[in-house]
Amino acid sequence: MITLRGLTKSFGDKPVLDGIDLSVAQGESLCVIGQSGTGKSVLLRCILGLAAPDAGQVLWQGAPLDRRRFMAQFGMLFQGAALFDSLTVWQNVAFRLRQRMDDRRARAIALDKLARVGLGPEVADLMPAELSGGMAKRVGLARAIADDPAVIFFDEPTTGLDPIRARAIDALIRGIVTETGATAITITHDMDSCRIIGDRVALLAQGRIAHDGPVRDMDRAPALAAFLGRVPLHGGPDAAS
Ligand SMILES: Nc1ncnc2c1ncn2[C@@H]1O[C@H](COP(=O)(O)OP(=O)(O)OP(=O)(O)O)[C@@H](O)[C@H]1O
Repeated sequence: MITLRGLTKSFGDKPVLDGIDLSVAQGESLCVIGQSGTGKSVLLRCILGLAAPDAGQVLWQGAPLDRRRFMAQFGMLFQGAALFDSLTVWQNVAFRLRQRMDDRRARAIALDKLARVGLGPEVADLMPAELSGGMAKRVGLARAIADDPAVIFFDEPTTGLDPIRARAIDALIRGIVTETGATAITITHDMDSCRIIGDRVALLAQGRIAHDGPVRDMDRAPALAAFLGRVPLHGGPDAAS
């Protein structure tokens, strides 16, 4: 379980996170949505320990998150996949594995994870520059799950993909999260993605969690309707129409 308590972060005099309380249960899949610039990446960086909050805490299984211990237990799919250009596909997937096992074993695990994301052994020795955007995302996903992580972060997993490839990545993520029982936190703008990947959706707006509820109820949530531009966020003449 990951719990955020009163997470607060400003840059200069600009508040970005204003007391975020949020928790994600073991095995739960949470999508965090919000308009551009609302602080989703800052929130993710605070959870990962890459940015220090001004106040508040990140708890992992009830205790303050120890970043060094946590590093070994989480996987991450970066926006744009962020593969290492000078490594082959299998070396990218096996990046962490190679630090603690020989290449023969690491490659075998990488091939297994590549198969899980729908890529055959013929891609293993390609370089990232030879991959399409969708293939690169799949390789990034294989790398995220290479170490069988307890928690997986997905940062804008469908950005830059056409709708067909985006839904394929969503389905893969949902399948992987369900079958591994991993806890998942996804940052996204894509509501269709939320419907497939998420159990729960949280909306970040003006530094706070403006909505937090099950994905199955998201079409009935006023704050989410406002996010989608169906009604103004703070009411107004059009709010009831
Ligand atoms: N290192 C930093 N220094 C100063 N301001 C920052 C820094 N990092 C983020 N910000 C500011 O914090 C705000 C939130 O940024 P963030 O990148 O978290 O938004 P976001 O919701 O992830 O946006 P997007 O959906 O476009 O990626 C922005 O106004 C940004 O300019």
